[in-house]
Amino acid sequence: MNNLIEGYLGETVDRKKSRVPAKMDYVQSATGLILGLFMWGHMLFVSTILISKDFMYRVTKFFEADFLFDGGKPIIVSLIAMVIFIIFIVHAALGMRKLPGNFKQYQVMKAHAEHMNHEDTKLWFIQAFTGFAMFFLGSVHLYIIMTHSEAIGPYASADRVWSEYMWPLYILLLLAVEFHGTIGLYRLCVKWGWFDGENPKATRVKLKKIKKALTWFFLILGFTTLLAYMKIGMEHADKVGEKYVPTACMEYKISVKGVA
Ligand code: HEM
Ligand code: HEM
Repeated sequence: MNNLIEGYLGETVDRKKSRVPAKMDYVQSATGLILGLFMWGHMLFVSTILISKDFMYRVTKFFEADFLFDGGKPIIVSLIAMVIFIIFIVHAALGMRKLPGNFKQYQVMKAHAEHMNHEDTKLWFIQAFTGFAMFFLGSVHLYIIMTHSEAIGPYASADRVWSEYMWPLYILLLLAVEFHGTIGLYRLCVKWGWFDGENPKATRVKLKKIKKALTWFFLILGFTTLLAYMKIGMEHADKVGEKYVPTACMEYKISVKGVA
């Protein structure tokens, strides 16, 4: 009965309002934090290709737990991707509440932002736009990785990027996720007052500088990494599907079996 009354009047008979919106905000922040931190690790893992193909291969096998199972089990990566996908969907579903639902709402928000002329309000617009873009871009990537986790490696990833035309999607996804993630983490610090200290205003200025530095760092790292995969993919275009053989195994094959 209370639900019915609150549904129509916006408050219960004892004039209390639901706590669900506050809980939703909390879950949105928590899922945003997990995704934001996950992405830092993700970008570092993917960029190991810049060190060498062998190193990227070793890291991939590590995530497949080859220290426990001979040759590794890609299903482990599928499961991790599935968990991340679920967190992504929960976060996106909660994020939808904040997006303007019709032109009137958009107009009001835009007028408000222009009138305030406050940088953080403008940042919010970037977050809403990049979040919307990721509905499509992020879902495509996560689904492919989840269902093709055996095809991660120096050649398999490069073939996907170049010969399977993922590079245009990665350019857009990289821009969206880097802006969205760093702005999101900055907003989290401000919203929950994590590093406020004695002087929250001065902290905010510092946080903004850190945000800017992190955005540049991950964008440069991300685009350099993408170029590396594109180059390997181009050179490997006539051998799509061939699996990478790490140098140590190749040397063993040549010396013992006399084959390359
Ligand atoms: C379809 C995908 C996504 C949508 C629609 C979306 C939407 C949103 C929206 C609208 C906000 C603002 C919430 C607010 O102002 O209170 C937000 C916050 C945030 N997002 Fe996303 N997001 C998505 C994916 C991601 C991804 C992949 C990451 C990881 C980098 C991420 C990290 C964050 C963080 C850290 C916050 C701050 C949380 C907060 O303010 O409570 N989001 N997201
Ligand atoms: C467990 C989940 C994930 C796994 C295992 C994973 C794995 C990978 C791998 C192996 C690549 C290299 C290219 C390829 O093989 O196609 C890649 C690239 C990329 N991923 Fe993910 N990914 C995951 C989640 C995400 C999420 C949630 C996002 C953002 C919403 C994301 C954004 C990107 C971007 C932008 C690139 C291009 C990277 C660059 O150019 O530096 N990934 N990912």
